[in-house]
Amino acid sequence: MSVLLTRHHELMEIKAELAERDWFMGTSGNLAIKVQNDPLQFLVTASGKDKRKKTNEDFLLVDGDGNPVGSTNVKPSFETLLHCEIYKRTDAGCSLHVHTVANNVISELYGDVGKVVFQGQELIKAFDRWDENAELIIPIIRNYADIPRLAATFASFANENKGAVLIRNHGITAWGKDGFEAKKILEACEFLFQYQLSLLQAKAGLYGARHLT
Ligand SMILES: CSCCC(=O)C(=O)COP(=O)(O)O
Ligand SMILES: [Zn+2]
Repeated sequence: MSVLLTRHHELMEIKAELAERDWFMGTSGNLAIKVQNDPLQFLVTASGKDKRKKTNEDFLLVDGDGNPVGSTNVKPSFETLLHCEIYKRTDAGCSLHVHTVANNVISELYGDVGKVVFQGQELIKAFDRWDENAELIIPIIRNYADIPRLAATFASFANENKGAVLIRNHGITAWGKDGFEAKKILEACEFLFQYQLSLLQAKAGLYGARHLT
């Protein structure tokens, strides 16, 4: 099988798994996987589609500037430039962007400080943070409507081969060396966000209960 077909199949499977988690609400989300370096080419989801559905035109091949390679009936994701930044600046092979309620609420809660920090959580090992006192810092950037501006802001945080950036009240983009790793990073982030929200809720409940008695 050609590299293109192999990567296409890989991305199709990741898309199906994320769809099963219901992480593509309201046509949100976009996924990309690198096919080759030099010149850079990667597959990216077509814009504006319901990513829960499987069609013959779910992905298209784009170049390092995010322009389609060859003729196609579909448009690349509106946010393709963010994926371009990842592949230009790192050795990542796959990048995934989803909007979830948990990632949006976390981005709003911690947006003013520009980051959310996790420590003492087993799942930060997904980012290769093995030390007992290690911290995981996930940057939170402003959701510029102008995509080149959003991509330029995002670019300054795309400097490791695996990572994640929250876009405030928008979603998360996570990446890794291949599809397996990018999905692992994304899932670990979503776990940590849900944990943090549950913890804050539990603490608020305890505080409220103490004031009732
Ligand atoms: C309706 S979601 C707004 C656009 C967005 O943030 C997104 O993730 C999906 O855009 P795409 O062009 O990739 O379909
Ligand atoms: Zn988005």
